Amino acid sequence: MPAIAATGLSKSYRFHRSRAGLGGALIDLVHRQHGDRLAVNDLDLTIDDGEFVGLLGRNGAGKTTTLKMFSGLLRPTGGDLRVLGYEPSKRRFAFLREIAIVLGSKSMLWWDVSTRASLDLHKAIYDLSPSEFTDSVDQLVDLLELSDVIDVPVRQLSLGQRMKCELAVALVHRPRLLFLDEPTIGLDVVSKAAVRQFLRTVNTELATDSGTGVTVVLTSHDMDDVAELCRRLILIDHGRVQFDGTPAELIRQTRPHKRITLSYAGELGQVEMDVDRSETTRVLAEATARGELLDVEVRDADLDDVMRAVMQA
Ligand SMILES: Nc1ncnc2c1ncn2[C@@H]1O[C@H](COP(=O)(O)OP(=O)(O)OP(=O)(O)O)[C@@H](O)[C@H]1O
Repeated sequence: MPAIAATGLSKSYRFHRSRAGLGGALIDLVHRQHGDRLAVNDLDLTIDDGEFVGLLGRNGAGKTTTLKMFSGLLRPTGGDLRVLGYEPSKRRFAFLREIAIVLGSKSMLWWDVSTRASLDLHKAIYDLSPSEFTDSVDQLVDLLELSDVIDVPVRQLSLGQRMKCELAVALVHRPRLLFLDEPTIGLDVVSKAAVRQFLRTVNTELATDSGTGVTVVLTSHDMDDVAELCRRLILIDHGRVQFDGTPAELIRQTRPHKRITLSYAGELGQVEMDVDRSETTRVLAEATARGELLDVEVRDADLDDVMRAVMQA
């Protein structure tokens, strides 16, 4: 059984359409107009146990809505969705016990108390036995290096420390499936690296009942997160799957180019161009004849280049 199976999944939001001007606002008070916005449109996809999948797309593409339906926070308006065999929107305890969601822009922690207090609350919510709880907390404190911060009130933590605590609280009940929305937003490079390292461990090593590590679905606009973590990418556009494959396949399919950067002495300065692979040698030969070359860099397009091209298309 796949971890996630969606067929024809759709979600439309009903929104209030305002009339223009003061007169319009007054009419709105007695007679409201509504519109429907289709955020996810007939989405088909399957995610297997143990995968680390990146859900990508431009702002408003429907990623967060998809993630919220997967985790049961939103009810689909159409299609069929099974997550770990459950219908998420029913929000059964057995389902909630198996999943976790971390939203980079929203905190699950209580600001005025320590992370330990939030962990204790989760112990009660998920009805964890004392030994299960202690084992899990010890493992997370160790992996996330939390021993110095776990007893500090959350409001006194740095953003990076707080995100690690968010992850510890989200994972204390040992879920099989983790949904992450922009988990490294606002973090410095060192904190980002620590969070990514931890997420890799969660995916490959953390014990679950199915024995495959935690299945992770990530949305991020940070292409370094995506490149370092995701073995599979699903590109969403206007609520539909536009691409489904490995990062290397996406790069090949979207931009089969080399990026050449030439630094010339004098007026020519720096010149950047995208060149078809088969043309690289010819272009470099021509470039040397154009002026005095100080430096040449030839590189494959990376995920950042690819996503820029996809979003500008
Ligand atoms: N509560 C809501 N009511 C009405 N429309 C909404 C609501 N939430 C999202 N939308 C609309 O649904 C569409 C998809 O939004 P969603 O947040 O899923 O996109 P996203 O891909 O996560 O974008 P981002 O990268 O900016 O977070 C957008 O057009 C958005 O305006």
